[in-house]
Amino acid sequence: SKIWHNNTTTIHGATDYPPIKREDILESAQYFMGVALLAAQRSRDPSTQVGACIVNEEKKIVGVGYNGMPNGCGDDTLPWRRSGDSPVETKYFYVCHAELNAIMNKNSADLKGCTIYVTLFPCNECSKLLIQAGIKNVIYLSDKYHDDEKTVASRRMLDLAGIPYQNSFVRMKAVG
Ligand SMILES: O=c1[nH]c(=O)n([C@H]2C[C@H](O)[C@@H](COP(=O)(O)O)O2)cc1CO
Ligand SMILES: [Zn+2]
Repeated sequence: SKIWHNNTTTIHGATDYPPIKREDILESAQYFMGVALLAAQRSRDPSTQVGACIVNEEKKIVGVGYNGMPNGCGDDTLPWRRSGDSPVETKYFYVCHAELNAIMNKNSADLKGCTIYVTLFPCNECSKLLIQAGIKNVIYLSDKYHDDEKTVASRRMLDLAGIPYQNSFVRMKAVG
């Protein structure tokens, strides 16, 4: 091709030869979790910012999301509190989880066979969505609610559905 047309010209017009291939590129698992972490930084939740990045079997990003209030509801109108006199006055009745937003933002026809990179282990409601969407693999970062009942139920469903979940640190070492 034109890039290696002769021995002296590279794509940038430099004269290095033989061509030098960069070996220190970002590993794909770190890249996708990096996208999830960047998305999480868009969250207005004062206590826990979550990001999710859905990747198809061709390793193309097909959806990204972070936790936030529903569209048109205004980030400053609904409560961001964790506790209150009534659950109606806490964020939990309103906030859309990162996984939900990543699924709803998808730019492909479906998510069958996809992997989700998510910065926090999915809750039970999100795992239902992931299962029904056809997502086949979960890579997570934090597991800070590991012993919560919702997380126990979440693992139970993922196990039954045959969807493996792996901490991204392990994956980066094992798979790259
Ligand atoms: O799967 C999840 N995805 C997700 O986006 N979240 C969001 C909902 C809340 O905005 C926040 C959790 O808040 P907190 O850690 O203060 O309880 O994280 C929480 C979970 C699981 O807990
Ligand atoms: Zn959730």
